[in-house]
Amino acid sequence: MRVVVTGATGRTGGEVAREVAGRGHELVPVSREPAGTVAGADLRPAEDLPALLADAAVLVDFTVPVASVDYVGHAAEAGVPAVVGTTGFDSGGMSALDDAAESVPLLKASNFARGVQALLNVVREAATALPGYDVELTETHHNGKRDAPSGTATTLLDALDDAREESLDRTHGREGEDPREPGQVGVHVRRAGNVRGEHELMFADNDEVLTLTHRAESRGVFAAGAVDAAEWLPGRAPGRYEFGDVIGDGDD
Ligand SMILES: NC(=O)C1=CN([C@@H]2O[C@H](COP(=O)(O)OP(=O)(O)OC[C@H]3O[C@@H](n4cnc5c(N)ncnc54)[C@H](OP(=O)(O)O)[C@@H]3O)[C@@H](O)[C@H]2O)C=CC1
Ligand SMILES: O=C(O)C1=N[C@H](C(=O)O)C[C@H](O)C1
Repeated sequence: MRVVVTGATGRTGGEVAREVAGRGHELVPVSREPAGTVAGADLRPAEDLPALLADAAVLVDFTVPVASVDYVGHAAEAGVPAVVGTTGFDSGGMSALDDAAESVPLLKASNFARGVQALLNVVREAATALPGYDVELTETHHNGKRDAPSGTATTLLDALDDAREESLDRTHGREGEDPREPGQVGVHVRRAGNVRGEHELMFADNDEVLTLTHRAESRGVFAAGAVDAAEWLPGRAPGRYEFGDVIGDGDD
C-alpha cells in the first residue's frame, strides 16, 4: 500500500520510513525542504501533500503539532486515514484532530511501544491497589526533544487520574520551601544525550517503594508500532482510535 510519511527527515519519521519500505509498502517520504532520499525513496515537497495523498492508503505523521494539524487536515480533505505520533498538542490542536476524525479514521498515540501499553495497564492496577501512596513520575529523553513533559508522561498521568478517580495536582519539579502536599503527583523531566525514551513511576508509602519503568532502547520500537497501526487503520470508520485498539488492549 502507498504510505505517505511526514517528518521523514526526522529522527522518528526516518525510522518509520525505513520500516514502511522494509515491509514492502510504497513509501512517499515528505519534507518541507526535500533533498535526497529516505529509505531509497525520493523526498517529496510538503507543499505537494494534497496531490501526494491522492492515491495514498494512509498518512503517518511524526513532526510538530503545528505541522501535524496542517498535514492531517490535508489527509482529511483527501479522505486518507491518518496515524499521528506527534506529541505536544495544545487543546486547539487536539480539537483540530477531532475535526479531522469526523471524516477519516485517525489514530493518535503518544507512544507506539507495546511495553508502554502494558505499563499503562500495570499503572492502573498499582494505582488502585495502592490508594493514597505518593506517586512521582520521571521521564528522560534525548537532548533534541522539544515538548515537556513527554506525551507518554501525560498519558500515564491521565491513566493514574482515571484509576484514582481524582485529578492529581501535577507538580513540575520542586525548589526552595516546597514540601509535598496531599493530592500531588510530582513530574520530573530530564533531557540528556541520545536517550530514546524512559518513563518511571514511583509509588511510595507504608515503608515501601514500587517503581515501574519502561525504557525504549531504539526508535525501531516506535516505528514498528506506528506501521502496525498504519496497516490496521485503512478501511475503518471515521473517528478516533488508539494504539490499544490495534493490539487489542487498553488506551492510548
Ligand atoms: N508516538 C510515539 O511513539 C513517538 C512520538 N514521537 C514524537 O514525534 C515527534 C517528532 O519527534 P522527532 O522525530 O524526535 O523529531 P525531529 O525533530 O527529529 O523530526 C521532526 C520532523 O518534523 C518535520 N517538521 C515539519 N514541520 C516542522 C516545523 N514547523 N518545525 C520543525 N520540524 C518540522 C521536520 O521535517 P522537514 O524539515 O524535513 O519537513 C523534522 O524532520 C515529536 O512530537 C515526538 O514527541 C517520537 C518518538 C515516538
Ligand atoms: O520525542 C521522543 O523521542 C519521544 N516522544 C514520545 C513522547 O513524547 O512520549 C514517545 C517516546 O517517549 C519518544
